[in-house]
Amino acid sequence: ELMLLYFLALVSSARHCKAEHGAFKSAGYDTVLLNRRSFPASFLFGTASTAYQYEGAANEDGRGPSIWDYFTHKHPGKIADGSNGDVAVDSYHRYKEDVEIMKEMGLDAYRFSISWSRVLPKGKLEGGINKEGVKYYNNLINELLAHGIQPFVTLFHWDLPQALEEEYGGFLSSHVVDDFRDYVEVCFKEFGDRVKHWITLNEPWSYASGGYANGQFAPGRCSDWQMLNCTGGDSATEPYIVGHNQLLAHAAAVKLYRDKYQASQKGAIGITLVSHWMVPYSDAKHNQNAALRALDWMLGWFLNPITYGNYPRSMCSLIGKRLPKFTKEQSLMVKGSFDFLGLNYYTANYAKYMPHSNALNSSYLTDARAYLSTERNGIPIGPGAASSWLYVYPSGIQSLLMHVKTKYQNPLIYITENGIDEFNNSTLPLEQQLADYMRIDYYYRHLSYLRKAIKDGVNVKGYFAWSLLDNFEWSSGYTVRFGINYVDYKNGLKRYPKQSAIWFKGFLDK
Ligand SMILES: N=C(Cc1ccccc1)N[C@@H]1O[C@H](CO[C@@H]2OC[C@@H](O)[C@H](O)[C@H]2O)[C@@H](O)[C@H](O)[C@H]1O
Repeated sequence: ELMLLYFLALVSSARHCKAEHGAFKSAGYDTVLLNRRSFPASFLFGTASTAYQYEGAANEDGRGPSIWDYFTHKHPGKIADGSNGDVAVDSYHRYKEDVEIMKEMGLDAYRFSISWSRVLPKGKLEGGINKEGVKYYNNLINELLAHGIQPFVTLFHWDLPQALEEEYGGFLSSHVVDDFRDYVEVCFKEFGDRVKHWITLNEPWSYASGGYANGQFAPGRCSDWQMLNCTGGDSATEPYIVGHNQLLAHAAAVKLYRDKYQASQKGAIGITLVSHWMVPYSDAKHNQNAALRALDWMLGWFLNPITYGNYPRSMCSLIGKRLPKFTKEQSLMVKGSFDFLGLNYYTANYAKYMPHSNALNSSYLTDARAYLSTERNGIPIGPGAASSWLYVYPSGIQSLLMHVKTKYQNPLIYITENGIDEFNNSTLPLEQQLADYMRIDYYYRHLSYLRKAIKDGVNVKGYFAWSLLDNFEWSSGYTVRFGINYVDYKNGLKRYPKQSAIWFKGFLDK
């Protein structure tokens, strides 16, 4: 009945949009000019999601608490609307309906994450495997495959089991490497016969900087002097320790997959990194260098080690002893530890040289001596979205991809997230809330620049839009909406296609 509702909404909107088609055409979003045939035949189009942001059922069927359960309940003030993912958009119970929506849109793949604490409620293998948790992910994977949709599975998307945070400080300790390895081995064993694309970590930059430099994300740590209402921490050292242990955990997972599972299961394994494109504030050399350092601090921090076995030279020289070192053996394990690179792109920043006075307390946030901004001489870098950090800068996806191609040996890439948000304005008439033409514009323009990058030889094999549905947006809670499909939080979490879903359906027509 829910599916029928969604389908009727889709058909009526499609009919409506036929009339509106002119609107798409005239506004230059014509899917005659740009559609899936504008890309290589085997190119994959998908949407992305995560366990904590979608599943809900936080205390159901044996799931244990993650640090995001703890963080949202203990520090609701850190979330814009004081909300949490206890229910989220209830995908734990509605995954069949969600897969139908993907099928109806003509999507080829679905990127989702596994909740570590739903599979291992105590975080450690010795704490026991939760059969109900394994069953849910088997059901989801089987539902996707039955509808001809490829699963891309992220093993860690920030929701560390709270038990490990309490036992040894989570990613602040190298103990996490063994527990992460044990956890991913359960996943390879249970799901690896059907999952052929594994992503170890999502955005180690966000986890390290959001969780340990500005305290915006769980576990909410940063230096006291920053007055950001943190629960303890040290922004000068902890982000780098957490970044280092994430790389070691990632490399251990890749080694395990390659040593024990890849030959028989024939899948591929990689990591997802995020970066803004960094535009020099002016042509002055010191601002151009600041932009390159800003790229090192956001992307090179992780992409240098997995490509070359060490951190960027800029980081080694400016951070000094505060930056952990790889042993020779670790360097060899981290170097080359990916079959593909997942890349998340949303926006761009201006970068300006920022002199560093020794009197200033050290922090990850200032070590790069680059001041980042979203405006120059009072003019924004692009149209603003709902999130304060997100400005529309479509050419940045091409620039970032060319940067990765030339500086990091032209790796195989999937764009694993790209998207834009509007404010949750549920007092507006529903039809108005579904009229997300700015999202069609965003996707049309980013896909156009992505196509240019592919023509310039960048080895991109797929693209995942963030996000299939509106969902729990971490520190923004439910105050912003990234979904191509709308979720009615006031009316049974019903799903409705936004105009961008209609447009995407046309774009994806085979
Ligand atoms: N959010 C990020 C990375 C980030 C973090 C802070 C500032 C800028 C960028 N990356 C992806 O963006 C998506 C959208 O980002 C949200 O946008 C609104 C913010 O206030 C919210 O906190 C952020 O997660 C997330 O839902 C995905 O889970 C995540 O992988």
